[in-house]
Amino acid sequence: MEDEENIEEELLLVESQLNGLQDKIKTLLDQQEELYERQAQLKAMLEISKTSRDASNSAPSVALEDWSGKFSWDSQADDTRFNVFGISSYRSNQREIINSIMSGKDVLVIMAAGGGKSLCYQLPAVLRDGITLVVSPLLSLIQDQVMGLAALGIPAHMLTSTTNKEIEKFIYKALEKGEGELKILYVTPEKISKSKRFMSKLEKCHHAGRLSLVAIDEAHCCSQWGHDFRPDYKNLGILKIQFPSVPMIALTATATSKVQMDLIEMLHIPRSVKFVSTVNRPNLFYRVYEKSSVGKVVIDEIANFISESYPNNESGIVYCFSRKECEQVCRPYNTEMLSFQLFAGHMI
Ligand SMILES: Nc1ncnc2c1ncn2[C@@H]1O[C@H](COP(=O)(O)OP(=O)(O)OP(=O)(O)O)[C@@H](O)[C@H]1O
Repeated sequence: MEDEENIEEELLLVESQLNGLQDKIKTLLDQQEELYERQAQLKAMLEISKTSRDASNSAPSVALEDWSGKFSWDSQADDTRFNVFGISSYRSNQREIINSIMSGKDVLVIMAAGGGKSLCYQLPAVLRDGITLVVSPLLSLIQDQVMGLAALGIPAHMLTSTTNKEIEKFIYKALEKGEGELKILYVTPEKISKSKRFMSKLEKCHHAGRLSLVAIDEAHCCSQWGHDFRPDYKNLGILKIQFPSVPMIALTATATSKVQMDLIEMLHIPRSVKFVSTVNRPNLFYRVYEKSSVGKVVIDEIANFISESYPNNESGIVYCFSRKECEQVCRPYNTEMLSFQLFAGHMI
């Protein structure tokens, strides 16, 4: 009896020591994983730093290769452009940009608003095996893009604060295990800088060779010299450090030379091929009128201007400072000749 008690006592002691050891082993394994991760980051940083030194000692980053030549993916790209995107021909620089991305280069694109930047990464995203990650600053822009891609039959999703749990699970499975159909994943920059869980799934996706391209939309947001600096964009440099072999395309409509240099440095893409298209839009122009000091007269003038300039039932937009002003402009002019609809942040 006494023997049994002693054995039980010792058993409890051994079990408690084992539990203690297991905790220590888990802590050590976690430490080991963190160190491996840091080791990989440091090696990549060293590599990038050497490449960047070599690049600044040699040629500028502007394209020397002929990106409009023939490439093995030409016919597949033409087929996808026409049959998936419904676009009959490329606009200026689109083909060259797509070819350089398909060749595995990092690319910087400066192209006017509405110039067709999205196709430059969406088409390679469809052509390349795996998942393309797109970082974009605004939820509304992202929603718009995802809806547009879904309408074309391209499997695209967004992972943002508004994504429901089921879709989030689907996305994580696609990243981690390659399950389900996902070609293009949109995230906000906050996801990259704030979600360790997301970054770890992305790491697994990359490790399995399934991260095909990284696109940074509105890339000028990286630079404090730009007009729209977003602090979370500053952390996007981590993407090139973690995934040095994955091509990156950075796109913007406006970037001065200083902003361009800044974002090349911040995104760690010193050897990027740069494409600059004209930002001049001849169909857009300003005209300044002196306005009356009487509110009603101003509204009359707006209505007259619209009726005279656009007599054929065309559509246009009148911007006001407030919702109240929008109502003041709309109310008297919903006549047979003119029809105003109010838009104030949301449709009324
Ligand atoms: N080669 C093309 N031919 C005809 N239409 C095109 C072509 N490329 C793009 N488009 C269309 O032009 C429109 C604008 O394209 P997109 O939204 O990609 O512009 P963007 O450069 O991203 O503009 P923003 O800077 O405002 O986001 C879209 O409707 C797109 O389908």
